[in-house]
Amino acid sequence: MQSINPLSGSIDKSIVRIASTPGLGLTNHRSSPNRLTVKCVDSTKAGRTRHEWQSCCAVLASKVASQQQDSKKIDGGITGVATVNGHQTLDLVPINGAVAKSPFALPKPLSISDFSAVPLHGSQLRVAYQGVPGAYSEAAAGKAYPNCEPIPCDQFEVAFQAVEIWIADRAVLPVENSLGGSIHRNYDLLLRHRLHIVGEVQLPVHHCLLALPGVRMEHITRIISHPQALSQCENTLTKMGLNASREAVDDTAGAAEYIATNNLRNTAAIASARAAELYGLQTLAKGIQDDSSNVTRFVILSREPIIPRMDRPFKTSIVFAQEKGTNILFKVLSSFAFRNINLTKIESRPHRNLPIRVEDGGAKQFEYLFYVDFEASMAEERAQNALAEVEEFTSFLRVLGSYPMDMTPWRPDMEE
Ligand SMILES: O=C(O)C(=O)C[C@]1(C(=O)O)C=C[C@@H](O)C=C1
Repeated sequence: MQSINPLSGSIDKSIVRIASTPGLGLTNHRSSPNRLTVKCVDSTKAGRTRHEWQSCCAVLASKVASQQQDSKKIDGGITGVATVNGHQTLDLVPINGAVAKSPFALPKPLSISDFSAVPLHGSQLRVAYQGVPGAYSEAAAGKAYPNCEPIPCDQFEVAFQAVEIWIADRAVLPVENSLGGSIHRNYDLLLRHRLHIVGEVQLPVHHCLLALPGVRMEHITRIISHPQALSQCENTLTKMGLNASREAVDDTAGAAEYIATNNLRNTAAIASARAAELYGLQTLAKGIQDDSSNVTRFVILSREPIIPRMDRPFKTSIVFAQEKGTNILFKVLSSFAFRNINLTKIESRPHRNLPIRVEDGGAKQFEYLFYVDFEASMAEERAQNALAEVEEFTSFLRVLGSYPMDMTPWRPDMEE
């Protein structure tokens, strides 16, 4: 029987498709040209191999360095070191035509077109999250690492890559919400990237309806937010009787910023109280999530796994594809049940390498990847034995991470 390395957890039998690496790049903030952000660009323009990617980074880094010189001249010698929440951010200079529209001195999200330079940073842990300042993900990063330097990214994929290329040390990304369910994109990305889950954060999420100062509820014809936030408030919004269309945007705080920047008097955003403060919006309604105990679970990702321990409650996350056969899923799950290991989550996603299997009679079966979280540490013999057994029924198995459970006592009034 093949042994399982509790650190790498790697007992892959099949090759999982790795998505082509899209391009990344560093850019400046719209309103604050000295600040770094990372965002996504057309992947076809980016190098696809590691080598191409590193060359691309080096070229952009030298551009950034020369632009930093120019920026210092413009600033009259001021170094242009920016801060978010009092923390130093990655500071870069404007790239041509930077729009100085937004009045908010906050970093614009990282984007693939922006990744270029080894960031200037001190000893603070740099934590990538998706969204802009004021997003719940930023709060989750702060809960995980209270003194960290949060790094906003415009897409989940960018946050993964920020860690992979050392622009960030960790990424904190949402995987599920108690009302809205799973964030499938991140499940898919966990498999495409080789980062390890080293922790989890459960964040109570209290949504507010925000609008420009002076705007009244009856002026609102459009509500914008992250799709998860829209879904978490669906019933409450219906009960409020607002005659407003709903539109999905990249993140909650980004919705607030958009309203403020564009002076939209007919639009409201679902976002956090902190987003209201940051973007100068008023709160039309508070606590509009459909359930007061609304919680989003985030995973913390790192380049290296942590050493699993047994002196505190641990959770382990795995992903597998089942071998052809009958009752395979039942057998896999029984491996945990027989050892009294509690499962906390099971999620299935299309097996994109092999989406359909045609049976002998011609019937087409959909193929899935199963993600399972269970309450045990990979340091425990029962977990190792369970996985050794699971391996017998699976064509592919990967341990995504074994990490301490978030045991923070929960209070409904605990806002992000
Ligand atoms: O838009 C944000 O503020 C986020 O941090 C994203 C996100 C999510 O993806 O689920 C995080 C927490 C809430 O559940 C709503 C949105």
